[in-house]
Amino acid sequence: MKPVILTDIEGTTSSISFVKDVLFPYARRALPGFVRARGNEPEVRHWLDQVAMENGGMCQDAMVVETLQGWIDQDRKHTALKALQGMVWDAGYRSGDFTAPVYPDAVEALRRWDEAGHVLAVYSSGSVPAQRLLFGNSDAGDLLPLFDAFFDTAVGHKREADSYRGIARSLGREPGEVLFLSDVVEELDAARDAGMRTVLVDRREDYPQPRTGAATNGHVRVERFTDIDPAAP
Ligand SMILES: CSCCC(=O)C(=O)COP(=O)(O)O
Ligand SMILES: [Mg+2]
Repeated sequence: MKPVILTDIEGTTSSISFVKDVLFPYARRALPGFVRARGNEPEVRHWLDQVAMENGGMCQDAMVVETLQGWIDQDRKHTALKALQGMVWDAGYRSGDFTAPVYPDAVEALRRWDEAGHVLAVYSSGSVPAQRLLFGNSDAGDLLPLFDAFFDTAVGHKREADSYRGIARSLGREPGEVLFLSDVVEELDAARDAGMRTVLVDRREDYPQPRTGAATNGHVRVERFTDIDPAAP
């Protein structure tokens, strides 16, 4: 059976600057209005209450919004923040405020692997709805049909081996039948600990200082998807 290809998004299929300079500032700006307009909807209130509880039971939405904006500035990968960001970005994509850049080499390779019969899946800290929005509104068109499965931090955090074991189980595969692509060595370490094969995607646009030698921690390193051979041992 052909290996499953499991990919990260930020720094891997898409640029870090799109996430940091477009998506995060958009969410930061839109959050206060979003919470005022939709804060009483159960799926929004659920996450706002979770943030409030984790911060000593703060009661005003304005304080929750400030906390969330602080987390955006710190790039916290908190599940509540990621869920709310996904809902805010939905409006941005719908209104055509932005489309999502996906690196052309990633689009080319993903299309080729899909045609060759590989199962393609995504694992990102961004919520599954946010992942679907990004690939559904890419600047290369709707890439959603290429993917068979999406995973976010509901399966666990990306630096924990158990998350990757859970993903392999959900896919009905042994971890050794999954190839994980990411720009973050610690994520690759966790996937390798779980038994997955790994590739470090080390893009010059995102990482001007190449990570070579010991910095790769033994992971296969490429600068673009078109250099990845899923069949290589
Ligand atoms: C999925 S869209 C926004 C990306 C995001 O919020 C994020 O935290 C990306 O993290 P990744 O795990 O893809 O590096
Ligand atoms: Mg990443």
